[in-house]
Amino acid sequence: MTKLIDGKQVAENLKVQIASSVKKLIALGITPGIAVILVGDDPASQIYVRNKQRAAEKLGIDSEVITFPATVSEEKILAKINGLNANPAIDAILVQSPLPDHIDEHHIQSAIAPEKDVDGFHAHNVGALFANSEGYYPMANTPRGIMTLLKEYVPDLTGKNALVIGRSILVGRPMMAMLNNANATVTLAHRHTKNLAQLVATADVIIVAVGKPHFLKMSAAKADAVVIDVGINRLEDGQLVGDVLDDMPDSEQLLTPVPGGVGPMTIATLMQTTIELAQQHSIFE
Ligand SMILES: Nc1nc(=O)c2c([nH]1)NC[C@@H]1CN(c3ccc(C(=O)N[C@@H](CCC(=O)O)C(=O)O)cc3)C=[N+]21
Repeated sequence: MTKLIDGKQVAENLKVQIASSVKKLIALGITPGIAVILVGDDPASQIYVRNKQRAAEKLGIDSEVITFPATVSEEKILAKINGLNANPAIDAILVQSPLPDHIDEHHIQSAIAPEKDVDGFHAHNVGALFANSEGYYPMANTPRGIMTLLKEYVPDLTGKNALVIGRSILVGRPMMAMLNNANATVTLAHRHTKNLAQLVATADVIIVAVGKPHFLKMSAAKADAVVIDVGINRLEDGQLVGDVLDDMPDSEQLLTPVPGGVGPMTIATLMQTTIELAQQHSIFE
């Protein structure tokens, strides 16, 4: 087998640290709180939101899920966000993606107060990340969780060739910035990229966030490549697979499994960001 990166275990370790930080906050009279807005009834989104809620509950973080039907108006969601922005019990606000087509996602995400923007989507926080600014600001949890995971397996990314495939606002773009801030040489590939096979063959670290089963074969990567599979694809038979096909059973390469790789790290990192926001709010109270 290609060696598997144990995202579940690293996430568990991170949650132990988070639980102790939550205890300290609660001793100070501060209970961290996250609000999740879920629009429509997409089954995958419901699973993720339930996972988030369960993780929060286990750690002693207050969580509130607000659900709207798919037909909800933008005004209704904005009014809810304004209420949460003003609510001192709420430290973190997350609007689950994707949103129905009639809703302007950017408009919604921008309405979240930057200091409660647990996804790091607000232009203020995106700008700070891309500028590698000093001080605290929230950043997207999936790429941040990947950085935590990479730290365990590739402690120093300086000068490494990092290839990010997929340029979404949720993963690819912030991933590019974080790898760049860690001194990797970053290439961001997407649907118009022409020499992908060549880029794959020379990359030390590959982050695949495309959303297509078997998009990348491990045999196309270097013998010592570290591959992070962000894909979550449900096949017709119900099987959950990533974007990567492991066709190199005896290689020394490293790969994150799906499930049990990036997913658990995303959830743990979301909790980490939530308590950091609560800490920030307690400092400035
Ligand atoms: N505003 C926003 N922020 C997000 O962070 C966000 C989002 N929208 N929309 C969708 C994506 C996806 N996402 C996942 C969270 C947990 C698992 C997870 O728990 N995965 C498990 C398996 C879950 C299963 O069985 O389906 C695993 O990989 O082991 C996966 C994916 C957060 N996202």
